[in-house]
Amino acid sequence: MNVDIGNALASVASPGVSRESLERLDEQVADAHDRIERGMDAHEHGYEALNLPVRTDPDEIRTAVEPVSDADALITVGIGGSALGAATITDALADESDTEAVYLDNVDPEWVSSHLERLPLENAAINVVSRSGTTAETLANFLVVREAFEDAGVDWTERTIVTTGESGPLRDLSDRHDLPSLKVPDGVPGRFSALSAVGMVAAEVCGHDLDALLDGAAAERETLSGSLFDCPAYAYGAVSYALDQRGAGINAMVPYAESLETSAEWFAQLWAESLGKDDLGQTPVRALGVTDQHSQLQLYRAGPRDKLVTFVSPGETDDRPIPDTDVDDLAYLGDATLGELLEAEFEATEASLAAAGRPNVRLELERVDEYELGGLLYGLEAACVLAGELYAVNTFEQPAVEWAKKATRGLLGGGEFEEAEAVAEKTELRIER
Ligand SMILES: O=P(O)(O)OC[C@H]1O[C@H](O)[C@H](O)[C@@H](O)[C@@H]1O
Repeated sequence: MNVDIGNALASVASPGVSRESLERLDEQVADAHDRIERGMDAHEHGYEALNLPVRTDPDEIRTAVEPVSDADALITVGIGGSALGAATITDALADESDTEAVYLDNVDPEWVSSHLERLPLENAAINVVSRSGTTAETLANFLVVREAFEDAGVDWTERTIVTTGESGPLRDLSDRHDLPSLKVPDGVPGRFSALSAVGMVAAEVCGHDLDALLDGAAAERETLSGSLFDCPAYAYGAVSYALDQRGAGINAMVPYAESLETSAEWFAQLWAESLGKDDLGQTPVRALGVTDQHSQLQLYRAGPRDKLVTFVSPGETDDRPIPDTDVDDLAYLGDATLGELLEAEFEATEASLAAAGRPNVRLELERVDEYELGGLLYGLEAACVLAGELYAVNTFEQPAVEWAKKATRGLLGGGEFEEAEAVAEKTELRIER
């Protein structure tokens, strides 16, 4: 990916970052890069994620997927990092695939049932993904999906792939039924695992090019260097951090392509769960261009000066002409295409924010294909690791998510947890209709 940080400079925006500040910050980037490189070389927890482009074995994934490579539908059962990376890839490339990829990453009963009732289970595959193998939502959904396959008279053991850790309930299940299984890579937190089996089994079932995904990521990995001025990923991570330090505590991720909408969801977990610690961290907002020009742009342009807007330009796309019209006021559209309209709106919105002194950054893809997606995923991961070094937080853990898990387990009779008792002690002030 290429990055244009021009509209984040203090000469354009407030908050903004002066060139002098960037030069000073670059010294911290150099130190951070040394730390990152040491972590990568030593295969340290978390930093190991940045080695995936040269560690993930696509042949291993292809072999595991072989028994279900003919699936008309793929049901991925996972949540958070065990679903969003895969969904980013298959949603971005859905037009290139004959396989419908569905992600059950919520336990909304009506939603789960509606998918299971409409999908062709006899020609579907199940992709169960969980690093821990103990995530309640994933295990609950797997049990429901398995039952649906059994009720449909489909042998789920012939249609299931498991990606999990060395041990745990899913590993036991895989061993017990001799299921095709892959290992979640050691030292790679879920939100950083898109470029491993965690994110790539679904891509393979859907017929996408794993080698190109990894090649694009590897090319991005080659850009990691000791200066933000030589590394797009570090430039993005450093400018995001610097703007947050100057009051832009919110980062709206706005891809200008429907195919990239899910990438904003993936980014939200990556950024929030990695940087949201010790009362620090920049709040990611999921948005979509051009659509959210008509819903959020008013706030971005005239609300509090507390936001960075990150535009993602998809590059080359297929296009479609806008037919001529006899409506005078709209005649100008008839000479254009939808792609030209989208591009004009993107550039106009970017300029609109700059004109109002609102910081924004542009991430640019050549096009939305496997190579460019690999580069985007890797680039944002590297940006996040760098930002974590600059914030001096523990980028790779997420202890704050455990409280609610314990409360949930206690509420369901899964053990004695004081967190569950706290639920019953909720302070109420009810205003009822
Ligand atoms: O892969 P799993 O162990 O099932 O975890 C799935 C997700 O849930 C955890 O609670 C964390 O919030 C995420 O970082 C993780 O990706």
